[in-house]
Amino acid sequence: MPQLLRGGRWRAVLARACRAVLFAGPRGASGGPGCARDAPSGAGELRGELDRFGGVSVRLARLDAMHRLDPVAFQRALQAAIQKWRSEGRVAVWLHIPILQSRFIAPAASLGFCFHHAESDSSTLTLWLGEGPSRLPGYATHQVGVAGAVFDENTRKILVVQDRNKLKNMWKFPGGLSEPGEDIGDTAVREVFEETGIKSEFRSLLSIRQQHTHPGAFGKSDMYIICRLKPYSFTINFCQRECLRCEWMDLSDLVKTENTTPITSRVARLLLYGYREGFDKIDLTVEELPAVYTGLFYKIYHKELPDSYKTMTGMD
Ligand SMILES: NC(=O)C1=CN([C@@H]2O[C@H](COP(=O)(O)OP(=O)(O)OC[C@H]3O[C@@H](n4cnc5c(N)ncnc54)[C@H](O)[C@@H]3O)[C@@H](O)[C@H]2O)C=CC1
Ligand SMILES: [Mg+2]
Repeated sequence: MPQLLRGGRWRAVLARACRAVLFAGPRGASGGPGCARDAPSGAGELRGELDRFGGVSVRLARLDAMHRLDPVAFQRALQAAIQKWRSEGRVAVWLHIPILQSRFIAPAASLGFCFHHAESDSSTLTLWLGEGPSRLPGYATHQVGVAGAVFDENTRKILVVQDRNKLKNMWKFPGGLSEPGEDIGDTAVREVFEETGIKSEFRSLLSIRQQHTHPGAFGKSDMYIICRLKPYSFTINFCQRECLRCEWMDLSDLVKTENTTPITSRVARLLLYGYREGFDKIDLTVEELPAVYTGLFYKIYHKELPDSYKTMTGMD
């Protein structure tokens, strides 16, 4: 096991916001507040940060000289660390491995670690140390697709496309997958523009479909959200790569046609109802509210709530 950090240097490293380090230090060394306070027992030891649930997080990207460590030495250090964490009553270990250090995945797996998730440049593995079955939360369960039902109230026309690369050519609303950190309405507006060339603005959320083991969701579930959008450009310039056809169709024709998907047909009927009886009957509108975490905000979607109810203090 390489001697990576010595004497005062390792104390300085620990002081640096309790970063995880692979180190060999004097017996009795401990991390600062928030660190796993473990006394080293061997030549080298893996250190991690303690989380508020009593788990330990080890980030290999923050450790010095990992490129010099071979998988056998890593496995030995990890095994010793697990023993220590168990004796200290830690409930879980989170191991973050950069993609270029993937040679450490197999040794970790041989000690019981499983994949929790992977991003483009790293993977995260976990090991449950607590009593009984693991209580660690899983990772993403759904992908989110968003479509725009772009309805022009003046002409009663609705924007529809037929996908290329589909076995059946059926009319549907333009849409696609949401990007990380993107608001639902922004996805709808972006996808409509990319696929059809039509500019529009978000009005409301109309429906949510949840489908499990969706064929296009890599074994995950699919959440498909349809928004009502208002167009402010009308000349179609559709994406030839994704769409076969694109047109403004009479809403009543879309309601009647058999050449469409059940969800498109249902939402066309919902739109017709809203157009005739008032969109407030079908719209879930959006509002931004402050999160309990300082400085953060979120979007909430629900039926319109009268202002008097937004400000009322009791049941008066
Ligand atoms: N019932 C309906 O009316 C339909 C609903 N949806 C929903 O729409 C959402 C997804 O929308 P999309 O238009 O499919 O996404 P999207 O608009 O983000 O486009 C997906 C793009 O990725 C490409 N692609 C997909 N898989 C690929 C692969 N394995 N290799 C190479 N290229 C690949 C496609 O050719 C397409 O260009 C989902 O939520 C889905 O449930 C999709 C189709 C019909
Ligand atoms: Mg699409």
